[in-house]
Amino acid sequence: MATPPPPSQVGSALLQGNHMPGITSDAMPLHPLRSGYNLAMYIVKNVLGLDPSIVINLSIALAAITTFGRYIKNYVHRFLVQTIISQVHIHEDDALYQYVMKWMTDRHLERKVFRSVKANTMAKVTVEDDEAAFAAMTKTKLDMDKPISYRTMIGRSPIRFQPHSMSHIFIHRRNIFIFRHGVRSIPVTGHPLMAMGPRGNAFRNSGEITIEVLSRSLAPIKALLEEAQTYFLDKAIHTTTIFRGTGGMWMRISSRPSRGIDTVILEKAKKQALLRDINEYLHPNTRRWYANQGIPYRRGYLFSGPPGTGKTSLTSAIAGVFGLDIYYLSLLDQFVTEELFVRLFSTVPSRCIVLLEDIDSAGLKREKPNKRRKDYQGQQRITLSGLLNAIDGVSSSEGRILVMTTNHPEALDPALIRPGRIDMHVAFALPHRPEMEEMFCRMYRGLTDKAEERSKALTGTAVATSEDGAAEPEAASESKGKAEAEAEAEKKASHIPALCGFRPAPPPPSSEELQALAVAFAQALPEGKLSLAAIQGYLLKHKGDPREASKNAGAWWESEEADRIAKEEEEARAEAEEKKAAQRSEANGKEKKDGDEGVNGVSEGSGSETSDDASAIDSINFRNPGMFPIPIPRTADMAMG
Ligand SMILES: Nc1ncnc2c1ncn2[C@@H]1O[C@H](COP(=O)(O)OP(=O)(O)OP(=O)(O)O)[C@@H](O)[C@H]1O
Repeated sequence: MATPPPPSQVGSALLQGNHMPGITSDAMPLHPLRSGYNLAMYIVKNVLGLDPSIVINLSIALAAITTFGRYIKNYVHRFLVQTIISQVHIHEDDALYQYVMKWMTDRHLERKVFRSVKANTMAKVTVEDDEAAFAAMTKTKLDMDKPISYRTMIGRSPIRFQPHSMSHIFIHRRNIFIFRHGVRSIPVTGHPLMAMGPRGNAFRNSGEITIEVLSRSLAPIKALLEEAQTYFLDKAIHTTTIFRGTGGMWMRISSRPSRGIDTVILEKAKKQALLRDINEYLHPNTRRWYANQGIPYRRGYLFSGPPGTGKTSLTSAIAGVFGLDIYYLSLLDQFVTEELFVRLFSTVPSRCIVLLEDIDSAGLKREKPNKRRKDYQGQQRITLSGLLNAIDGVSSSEGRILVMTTNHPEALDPALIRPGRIDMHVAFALPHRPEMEEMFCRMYRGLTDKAEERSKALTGTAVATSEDGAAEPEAASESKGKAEAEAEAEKKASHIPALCGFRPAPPPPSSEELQALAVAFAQALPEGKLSLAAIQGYLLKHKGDPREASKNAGAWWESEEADRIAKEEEEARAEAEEKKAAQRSEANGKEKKDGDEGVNGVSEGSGSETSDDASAIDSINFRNPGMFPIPIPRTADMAMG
């Protein structure tokens, strides 16, 4: 058996350009590598003046030590995890991930503890970001006659840091924690938008947090997680997070400031009844009562009405009032199959709002497969029975609030809105004068309130000055100066809305004048014809000037009406032409058919479908829309029970 040559001989043989002893040139085809190796050896020998064989031996030893060290480290870590380390893993899909990331970012990243971080420019800029950028900008000289360039402004997209693939040791409440963050690829099914892997399987990247504590108990980690949760929720108390269900999972779309319930214009009684009903439903006692009765703990609401009357706004406001997140689903989503829909409904957290908008748009009807409406064939992936199964099937989660919105409640299948699925119906209508006045006042109240506060401050200063007499002339002139400076700042600020129109804003009206303007505004508009969205759009054009808004309302309505009539005439003309063309082609077809084979049979009835629809409408009886709450027991009654 041949003995291998000693390593020193190997190195020197290679240095001389020879092959390794015992290895033929056929077995060493990697010439570029060999020349690189030769160059390295040349540098080691001639530039660094070291013996290459020693360097090779040392490198091998170092690699062995490193591998051994890593093995020992993993072994010790495994041992510690089994004995004195407690560990928790948190995946990005869980809300806890956001809480911990926020807590870690704010507590540790701000103190510059991390060095490997992920930087991103968030597309969605919060109100606070925008205000901070504006405040920074107003420190520099601002030319009020020119538009603001957001390109040159600091407030474009703020750069944020987040922990990335890294680990960090820290002490918290006398415990030693190790925080690790990594990213892993998770295979997903049924989502064509996800990146495709080499074998055609879809996957997405998902962050994962591991928290370890040097303790045999999980209690320190639990305390830390609770702290992170409280920290996050305290910060997000006035925000609503919106998730969208797609491809079988919920994706966080955005967090935005919660909408105040006062900003939604709706009959006071309806609003109160709805809030009371939801409050009672969310009460912990109610859950117990449902459980005792064996009733699934779910509640559904139907918001119906013409477009732009406030259905979505009311949903956002409810989410704000009760601190709930919104989980949004679309029946027309191309990527949501029936199976995924069921999965989405079964994975919503308890205590949230599931929003199904424009429920009529999918044309879900209880029809035989061969009678399914042609317009939705091919694009609709969910059937009525699939939806009903998702809403209240055995796997559907409990505790959620389902809100369905529709412009056409009469087009809905009775099964979809039967009590148990829909427990309260809130009908929105096009606004009457009081609602228009309310919208007008709401739009401009801010201007008036600020002006009145300022003038009160100025008068207050004057009164204080006269009461104090000449005793404190310096203090009086100081506070007067302050009030005047504030007034000047207010004046500057009031330029901001007008800046869009490049003209100074007029002085705001008093409360009495604002009320009179609101009445005149509402008088100039017809009742039940315009949506609040349209009115809001008009008022936004006169954001800083209520007098103009009130004065021009009549002219605006006339032009809107003229546009509407012209559009209707155009549509009627197009429809008539379409009808004529259809009749012509039908007549041609009939002539051809008669000629070919003679008159033959009757076409299969769409009539039965129409009559089915009509009977369905009658049974729902939406002719007198209002609210039909299905009573749930009062909390007090339940407590007594
Ligand atoms: N009742 C209302 N109170 C306050 N604002 C309203 C109201 N109705 C509409 N708006 C305003 O009009 C805009 C559109 O309202 P929203 O989206 O809530 O209407 P919608 O009824 O859900 O419309 P759609 O049926 O088209 O979805 C919003 O910006 C909102 O501020």
